[in-house]
Amino acid sequence: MTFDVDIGLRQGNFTLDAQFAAPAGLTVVFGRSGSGKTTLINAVAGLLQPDRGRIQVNDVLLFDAGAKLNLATRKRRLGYIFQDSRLFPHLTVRRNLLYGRRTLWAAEQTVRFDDIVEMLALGPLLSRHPSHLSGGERQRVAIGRALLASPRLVLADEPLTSLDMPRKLEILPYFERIRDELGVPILYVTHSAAEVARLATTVVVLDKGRVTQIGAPAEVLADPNMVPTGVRNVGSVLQARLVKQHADGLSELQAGEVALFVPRIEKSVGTLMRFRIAAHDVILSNQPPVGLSALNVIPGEVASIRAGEGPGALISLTTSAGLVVARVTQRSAIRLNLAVGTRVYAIVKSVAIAPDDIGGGLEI
Ligand SMILES: Nc1ncnc2c1ncn2[C@@H]1O[C@H](COP(=O)(O)OP(=O)(O)OP(=O)(O)O)[C@@H](O)[C@H]1O
Repeated sequence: MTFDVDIGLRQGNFTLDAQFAAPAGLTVVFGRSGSGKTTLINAVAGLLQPDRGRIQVNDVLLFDAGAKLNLATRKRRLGYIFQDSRLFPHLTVRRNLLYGRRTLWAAEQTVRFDDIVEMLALGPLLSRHPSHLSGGERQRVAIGRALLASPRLVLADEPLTSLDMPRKLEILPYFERIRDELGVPILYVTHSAAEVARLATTVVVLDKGRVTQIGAPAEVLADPNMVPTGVRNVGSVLQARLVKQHADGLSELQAGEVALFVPRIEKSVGTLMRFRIAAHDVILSNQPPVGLSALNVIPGEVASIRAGEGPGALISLTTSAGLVVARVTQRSAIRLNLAVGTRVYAIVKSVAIAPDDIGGGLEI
């Protein structure tokens, strides 16, 4: 396993007692505010010392209470990306980027300056000062600085939270590239289901200082018992290939045997995509719909029905596109005569699939 974490840490009235193992890739720590995400990431960074346990990343032991081992933060070779970019205001972008490298021996520099500048499109910014950058550009520089430290591990603590939606959309693809191209393990803290769906290889759900679930994003986000941020964030994560760009501004995706139409995605035909459909954006019909404006109809079979505490119910469907989850009222479920095995049609408006829900690459 890439991550092997089993630690206990008391902080005032709060106790973190977290245990998880995760494979290579981008591991998201997903939890509500106050669940202990920052405490966990700070313990991995060596900024907080656990009372018990051990932390291992790949073959490097960072902390082992039993062996009295606690590697100093600067020796952990971390790239830390914070919510705010924390650039040095008096240094140019170039010097901010080079800052992370200053303590490295040449042999330790596994990442090339020019490659990172190219990957994050930083070339035109190099001679500017942070005060002359947009929030998104500043965060891109902060990501570059973290990567240029040739880290063994990247830690990202809600790196998109302080950005508005256009800026988030600008940064998300860079995290996908880092995940897919650099091969550095990433521990990424968020409370956003959209970021989980787009970025996670593995999701670790944290609730009140404890790990309640570990799984793939499709599995975690489809289950109301696993999603810590509430039923509104329950949904499905599907995989599809971009097959056609249409002249009217829609992109056509092929998911299993289903053709789906979404607002234009600026990627080349053939690209493998991952996208999320929120359960409350799905309508169910027990007949093939006619005379509807919605473009996306996914035929399937009811796999499970879970009634909520209120009037709602979550209906999971197996479809050729994957597991699709719909949130409907219990009244509708009764009116449609839904039971396990019933054939139904899931209907999704194209515009319900928001741009931040659509990501590139990665098997789910
Ligand atoms: N220095 C401290 N002393 C006492 N309690 C603390 C300290 N720092 C954090 N806490 C408490 O520990 C708990 C977990 O905090 P933490 O910042 O890890 O949560 P989080 O999941 O990152 O939240 P958020 O998403 O709001 O940043 C909270 O209840 C917080 O009040």
